[in-house]
Amino acid sequence: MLYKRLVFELKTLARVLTFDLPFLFRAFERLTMAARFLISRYASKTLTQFLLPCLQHRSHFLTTTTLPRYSRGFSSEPPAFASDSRVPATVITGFLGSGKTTLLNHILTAQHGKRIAVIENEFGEVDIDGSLVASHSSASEEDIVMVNNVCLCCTVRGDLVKMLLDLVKKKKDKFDHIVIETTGLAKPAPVIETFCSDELVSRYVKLDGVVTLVDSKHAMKHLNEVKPRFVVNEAVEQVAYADRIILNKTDLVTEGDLEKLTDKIKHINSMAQIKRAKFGVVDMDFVLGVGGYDLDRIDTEVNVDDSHCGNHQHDMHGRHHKEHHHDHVHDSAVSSVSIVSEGTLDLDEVDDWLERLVEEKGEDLYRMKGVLSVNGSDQRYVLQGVQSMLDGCPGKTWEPNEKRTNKLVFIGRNLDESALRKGFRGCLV
Ligand SMILES: Nc1nc2c(ncn2[C@@H]2O[C@H](COP(=O)(O)OP(=O)(O)OP(=O)(O)O)[C@@H](O)[C@H]2O)c(=O)[nH]1
Repeated sequence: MLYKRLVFELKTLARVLTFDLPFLFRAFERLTMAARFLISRYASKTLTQFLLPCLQHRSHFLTTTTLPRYSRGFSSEPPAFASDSRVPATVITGFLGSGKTTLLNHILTAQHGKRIAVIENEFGEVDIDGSLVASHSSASEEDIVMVNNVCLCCTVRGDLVKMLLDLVKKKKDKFDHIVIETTGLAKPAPVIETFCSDELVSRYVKLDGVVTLVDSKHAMKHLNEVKPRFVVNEAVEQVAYADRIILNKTDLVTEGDLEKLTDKIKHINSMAQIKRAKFGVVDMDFVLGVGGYDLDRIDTEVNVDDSHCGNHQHDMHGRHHKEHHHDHVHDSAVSSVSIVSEGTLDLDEVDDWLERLVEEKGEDLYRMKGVLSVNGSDQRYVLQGVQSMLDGCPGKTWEPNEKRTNKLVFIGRNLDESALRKGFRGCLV
């Protein structure tokens, strides 16, 4: 009887752990999202609020080349093109054993003239990665700041905020760049949000980019792994949020393996630049000074790559001669949708569309970048977003004979490609 009771209790516990806990966690995340949304909508400047003054003075707007700046959900309006004196921070992510510490060592020993502060996110008592970094580094110990035993991936990011603020307040003149190494199982979203939505952090530190290490030998297995309901696949999330992806450990696989893996990764994230490497050896400008969240880089960053579309059908009906349509047949829930189309957009309609999109899909919309051709303006309009946060401003002027091509890339979960295309078309003049 006692044995049976024990088995029953254990089974119940297992069920709670495998189902109820993730569900409760997810429910809590949703509540947090809802609260954040309400705050961003009613307490900070929304997209509409930013655009309204301009729309109310529509005639003025149409006759000048001045477009409005907007920022939705970002705690303070990030500098657009003016000089930005905030300390850049690079987040290194990647699955367990993919080569994050190896890359970190490479960064610390390479000649780039930057003094790096390191935030380590190691669990456990022993500072293994910390000592590895220190023993290999040519940088003086003064330049390396180790912070350990902190869970960066947990939804309460108070510790990361505290660490970043301590660093900039107490040691600001000792370094020029911060590198944060997350654990292999960390979800990148909360770390990214810390930089965008925390008022104090975003005042002093700017996210330079998310660099994701991919273990060429084992990544395919992790990316294809089907998780229980409500449980995210960290490997997929790490690829989805990346600005730069390093296909590491290429010495352990064949060219064919690498091509298949590249195809898989580009399906998830068509926006990130990818480089192959052995032992994390890449050029420093591939990982530092990326400007992944700088609006003035959006134009060069949004290079929609068609090369991975090998055997995908391109649906060319309707505006086929102008709009490039990717009809992917992959089944992964996280993917990219790219829209490349000539034509002029009504900013008013874009405002409505994006506002609706963010409200409905904010949580599933991981990253978004865009360069738009807007009615009545000589300038590009550049946009970028993370989940429900959006940031946009006028960009470079179009050349007189330049094709005004709109480019938008969305990365997210369960994206409805045809709805996105329809929404975009609805904004065309
Ligand atoms: N063959 C091969 N081994 C590599 C390469 N890069 C890293 N390694 C090895 O892979 C192992 C894991 O590398 P780490 O840099 O510690 O990986 P990590 O992502 O920091 O690991 P965790 O912190 O445990 O998640 C180490 O033994 C490295 O020497 C590579 O390109 N090729």
